[in-house]
Order: sequence, then structure tokens, then C-alpha cells
Amino acid sequence: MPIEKREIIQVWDAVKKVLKYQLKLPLESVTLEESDGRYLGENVLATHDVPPFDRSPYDGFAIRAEDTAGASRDEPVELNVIDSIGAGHVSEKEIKQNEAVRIMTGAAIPKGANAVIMLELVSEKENNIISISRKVEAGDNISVQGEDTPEGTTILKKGTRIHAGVTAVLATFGYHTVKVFKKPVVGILATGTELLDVDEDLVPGKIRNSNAYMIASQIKKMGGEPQILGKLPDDFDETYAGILKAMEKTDLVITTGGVSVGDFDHLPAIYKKMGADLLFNKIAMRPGSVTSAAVFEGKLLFGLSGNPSACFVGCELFVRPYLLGSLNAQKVHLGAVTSILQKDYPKPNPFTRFVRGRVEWNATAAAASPVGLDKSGSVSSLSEANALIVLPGGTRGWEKGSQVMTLLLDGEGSVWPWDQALKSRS
Ligand SMILES: Nc1nc2c(c(=O)[nH]1)N[C@H]1C(S)=C(S)[C@@H](COP(=O)(O)OP(=O)(O)OC[C@H]3O[C@@H](n4cnc5c(N)ncnc54)[C@H](O)[C@@H]3O)O[C@H]1N2
Ligand code: MOO
Ligand SMILES: [Mg+2]
Repeated sequence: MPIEKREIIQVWDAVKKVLKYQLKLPLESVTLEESDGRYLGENVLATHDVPPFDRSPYDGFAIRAEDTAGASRDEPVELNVIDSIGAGHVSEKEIKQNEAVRIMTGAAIPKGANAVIMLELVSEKENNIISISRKVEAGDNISVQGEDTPEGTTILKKGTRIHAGVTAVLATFGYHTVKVFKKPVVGILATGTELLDVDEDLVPGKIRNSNAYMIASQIKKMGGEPQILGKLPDDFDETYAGILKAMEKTDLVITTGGVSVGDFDHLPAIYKKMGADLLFNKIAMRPGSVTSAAVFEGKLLFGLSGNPSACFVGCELFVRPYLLGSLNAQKVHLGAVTSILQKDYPKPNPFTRFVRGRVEWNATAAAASPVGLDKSGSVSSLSEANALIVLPGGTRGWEKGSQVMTLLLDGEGSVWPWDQALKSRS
């Protein structure tokens, strides 16, 4: 049978095709503790000023700055301490001329005071008298009500990923439950007659299914809920039925394997029989050139390569923006940083390569080194990689010292700054 000719598209065109689709995810309420790593389902407003009252940032004395107008080492001023308060207390007294209130960090500034002087800068005498030998300005050492966040500010945007700092803000405003997007349920199906379960012993010709677990981990990190739906042999009817069933009970389905041109690569024909709209099935990249995506009844179906490194890269480049876009995140792509290549990379580059690598930061620059066996079927390189080194196509290779774009596998992600860097050098 002649091999069907596939239309090859550029990485950024494939990403843009995927970004035209988005899941409509319902919201759910979870407790603040459970909300870690989830995505906010609505904007969060500051429901009050922060701090909610003028307060002291130091342990010291609340005073009227004007009482210190003429103070100097030679002519200190003496103030009468009329009260003493710690955080959580409000003085009922009002400070009048030449009076002070002893105040601890976090306590509300008493009426009449307009400055705080630290304990260390005051000498304490008998009979509640303190002596100050420097001029203090009005407003000194006062954390003013609303200086951190004024009431009514949109402090967190819908789609923000909840991390420790976001949690602190939510707690500050009393959100003991948080409205988040429901996690998209991602069905994962591994195809391949050669696949064994992880707990099975090797037998000739077979390998363990590592991709399903790798994808599940990637999906979790992207904010989705993976469901490993088992493995399917390279049988057309079984795979067809398995995919249809998976599509019914999940928000999107990812398959691995069976997308190339081999006798048992059934996915292309399955898309056809399903009547799915093919978005792409050949991308100008390595690894992962056969990464495919199709739309079936409004849902996306990603066909990732069976080769572990190709599968990993396809998931990061194409599934990530779709999932994170559905969660309303802003930075849906991998974060990018320019790095200096630490080794020659002598392979010719017909297509843009995404080489598993490590980025390390030294004093002046980010340094990128390829790691492990650089083949699309390699699995070991994935365990060491913290980045994908982008080597645009159309070159005979890359020299040590070249500036290269690296996509970071950890961290905040990015909006879309790196499409130019993908463009071929030819
Ligand atoms: N004549 C051609 N052959 C191939 C081409 C081509 O263009 N012409 N493309 C090659 C490239 S590039 C890739 S990538 C692979 C893609 O293959 P498939 O996506 O069809 O995947 P399979 O053939 O099913 O498997 C490939 C490889 O990966 C192993 N595998 C599969 N599933 C898993 C899993 N769940 N866990 C671990 N490893 C898995 C499988 O045993 C194979 O070794 O095609 C090339 N061939
Ligand atoms: O899709 Mo393959 O991984 O291009 O090498
Ligand atoms: Mg194949």
C-alpha cells in the first residue's frame, strides 16, 4: 500500500491550531488548603484595605512627631508614656502634647500619634518618662492603612495558579473556600501490542508501558486530572472502540503510539473512520514529528508518538497550551530563556530539534547542555532533563558557545515569546 503523503506544518502553526480550542470547565469550591496548584475560577477583589488599620512596623513608641521638633543629643525631649499596647490591642487613650504610647509591632497606631520611634532609639527613664534625642518626621514608621492593597483592587486574576503567595493573599481576605476551575479529566491510552504493565516481567519483544505514567505526571503538573485507561494492542477494532469509549468519559484523550506509517500504526485510519477533523499529523520538529491532533465532537484527541522522548515533547508543546488555556492561565507555554550551548551539536538539522538538556545558571549566563542519549526512542535522557534546547532547522549543526533558546520544564511558563526562535536558519 502506498504511504499517504502528510502535510507538514511548523511547530508554531500547530500550536496556534490547538489554541483555537478551549474546554469550558465548570467551577467548583475547594477549601483553601486543597486549592494549592489549582487555577482560580474568578477574579479576587480586595474586600478590605491591607493593612486594615494604621499599624506599627516596629516595637517602639507611638508619638507626635511635632513634639520632637527641637530634639538633639544636647537637648533631648522628654515624653510621658501613657499606655502600652501589643499587637491585637487598641489603645483607648489619645496621645496629647508630649505624650507617647509604648507600642509593639503590628499594633494599631493610637489616636493622636503620627510616628513611631524604635525602642533602640529611646532612653527610658523612671516614672514612665522617655527621652528622645533626634527629630522624628510625621509618618515615620507607620504602615498606613491600605498601603499594601487598597479595598476594591483586583488582587488576583481568574486563571491564576494558586501557590504559597496566592494562598497568603486568599487567607488575608478570608477566603476559606476558593472557586477554582474543575480539573480537566484527561484520558490516557497507550497503544502497542509490545506493551507490558509496569509490574510485569520482561519477555522477548516486549517493553513496559512507560509513556502512560509519564504523561499522567505531565498532566498533573499542568493542572489536569489524568486517568490512565490502560493499554490497547495494535488491533484496529479494539483501538477504535477503546478511543470512542475514552472520549465519552473524559474531557480530552491522549493516545501514545501508532501514529506513524507502520503496518500497525492504526491511529490515522481510526481518525478517518471516526470522522474526526484532523488538525495536523506531521510537524517540522524532532522528536515528535508524527505528533497528531484531531477534533471529535468538539473534543480534542491528541495522538502522541510512541517514542518516549517524542511523546514527552509533544505533550509539553501541544497539550500544555490547550490545557492551561482551558484553565484560563496566561502563561500557557513553557518558559523560555536564552542560554549558551556547552557542547558542539554536530547533527544536521532538517527540522527544529527539541533536545533534552539541562540549563544551569552561572554568574553571567544560563548554560545549556544536552543530556543522555539523543534519540527520540530514548527514555533515560528524560529523567535528567530540566529543559528542551531548541535548535532551529536548516543548519548543519550547532557549535559550542552558540546562543540558543531553551524551554524550561519547571517554572512559571510564558506567553508566546519564542516563536521567532523556532524559525529555520536556512
Ligand atoms: N518508515 C518510517 N518509519 C518511522 C517514521 C517515518 O517517518 N517513516 N517515523 C519514525 C518516528 S520519527 C517516530 S517518532 C516513530 C513514531 O512511531 P509511532 O508514534 O507510530 O509509535 P509506535 O510505532 O507505536 O512506537 C514507537 C516506539 O515507541 C515504543 N513505545 C510505544 N508505546 C510506548 C509506551 N507506552 N511506553 C514506552 N514505549 C513505547 C514502541 O515500542 C516503539 O519502539 O516512528 C518512526 N518510524
Ligand atoms: O517523531 Mo520522531 O520522534 O520525529 O523522531
Ligand atoms: Mg509506529
